[in-house]
Amino acid sequence: MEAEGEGEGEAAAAGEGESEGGSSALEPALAHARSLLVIDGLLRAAEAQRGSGEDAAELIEEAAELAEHGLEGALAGELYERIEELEAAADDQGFAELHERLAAARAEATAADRLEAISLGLRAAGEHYAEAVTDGAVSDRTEYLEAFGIYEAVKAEADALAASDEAAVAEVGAEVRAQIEEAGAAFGGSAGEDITTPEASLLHAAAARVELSALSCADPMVHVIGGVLDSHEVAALREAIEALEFEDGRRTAGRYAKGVKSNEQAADTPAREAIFAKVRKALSANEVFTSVARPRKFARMLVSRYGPGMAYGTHVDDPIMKGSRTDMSFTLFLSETDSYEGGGLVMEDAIEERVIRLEPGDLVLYPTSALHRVEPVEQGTRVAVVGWVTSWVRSAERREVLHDLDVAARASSTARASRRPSIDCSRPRATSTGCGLPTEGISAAVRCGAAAPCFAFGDGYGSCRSQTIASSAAPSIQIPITAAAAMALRGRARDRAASRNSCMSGAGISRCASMIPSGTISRSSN
Ligand SMILES: O=C(O)CCC(=O)C(=O)O
Ligand SMILES: [Fe+2]
Repeated sequence: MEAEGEGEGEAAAAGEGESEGGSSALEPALAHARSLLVIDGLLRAAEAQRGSGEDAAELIEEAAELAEHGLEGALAGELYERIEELEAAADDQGFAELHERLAAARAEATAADRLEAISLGLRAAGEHYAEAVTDGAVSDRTEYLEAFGIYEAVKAEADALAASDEAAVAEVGAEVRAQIEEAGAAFGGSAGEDITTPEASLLHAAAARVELSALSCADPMVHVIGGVLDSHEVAALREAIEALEFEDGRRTAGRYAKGVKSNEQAADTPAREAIFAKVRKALSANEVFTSVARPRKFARMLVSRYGPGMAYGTHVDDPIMKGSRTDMSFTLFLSETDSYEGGGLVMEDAIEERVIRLEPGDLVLYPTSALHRVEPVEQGTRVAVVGWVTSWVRSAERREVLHDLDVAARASSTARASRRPSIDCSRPRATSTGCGLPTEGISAAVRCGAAAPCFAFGDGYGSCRSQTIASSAAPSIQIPITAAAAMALRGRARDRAASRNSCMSGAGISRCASMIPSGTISRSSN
């Protein structure tokens, strides 16, 4: 990072404890949403089996087990019992009631999770299908019914999204429904007669298309980072802030933002600068923050305070502040969440709003171009440090991929650590990539672990298959990322970029348009 007089080193590192980017465990909310779909699918399969006069006990038992182990909260027990009862019941009424219950539970998830769960459901259907069909014909009827049942559940869920009251959700739902319909050629009747195209790939292709729809315009990449400051640091900052002088926040707001901004900000004093220095230091030492933001410098920071009735309406932050480009914005929450009401930071995107209200010491980091607002504070006082980062890496997509690589590399380097020489890299060192990339973008991304080997990532990593850290003090080390992993991540970045572009120019334009609530946007210069 550029010198800020704070002694921040160059150390930056992988995001410990973060699961995004990895393919392993799903977020609990998403795993729950997927289980709801698969349970519904298994029940539909059981229903079809029973409908043809066969015993469906095995499929019902499978659904009950998934309810017990794959769902969160009280729903797990409730559904387990209700599904077990189905086994004994002779009529089909219980199935209909359960479909309804499952649909209601699914509707509680966010639209983004519902779309992602549909994609995962299609993948699960594809896997069953591959087991079920050999040489173009059904060879395992139970597997076939499972694929068919999950496919039907996924269709019902897409129908539900398409019928949403929210126009943007309904639009994506209809698009997804059409994509799912195309995979219908994989199915015939319940015994698999009349299949037009016996290909599991139809289901996987639909899954991929749904995933892309879910990504379109719908993901300002928001990172929540817990525990940036511990409770003692928070207490010290709060005390220091109490002694500051505050003035009308509109003072620093640009022409348009003045109209929607209502808060107070600490006046520029040495005491405020001392607070910023502490925040800079903590953020520069935070591995997740540096991996996500690749900070080159802090363009601006503010201490903001919202009392009752104060708010900040929908806006995007200024792309340039004090002469520096702003790539990422952050809010470091400092007030106890039960000490004020309202005051959530709301991130807006095409299909939903996320309200972010964090514990003191936690931070949210988001692209400066994202639409956001601060809800009115109804009671109490909300105090936060907000700031803007100029990143070494200008492109949000590339930053995201680099962070993914950090996460992947961390996992892989931990696994390989025992097979590699351990190197003392406790001091920042000169780096180069050995593949013609500028060192500037790299130096901020050097990571040194105690047991793990050093490695570096560059903004232009796409042009080389592996990278090398060369330094006079240590031997060269290959970056522990396989070409295949890098290709996959690159593909993901391309998909993201492509879906954004098509969204801006093509079919999804109305969805993009719906991102922009008419008449309420302002450009803020803070
Ligand atoms: O206080 C926050 O969480 C964000 C404030 C904000 O949007 C701004 O100052 O531009
Ligand atoms: Fe803002």
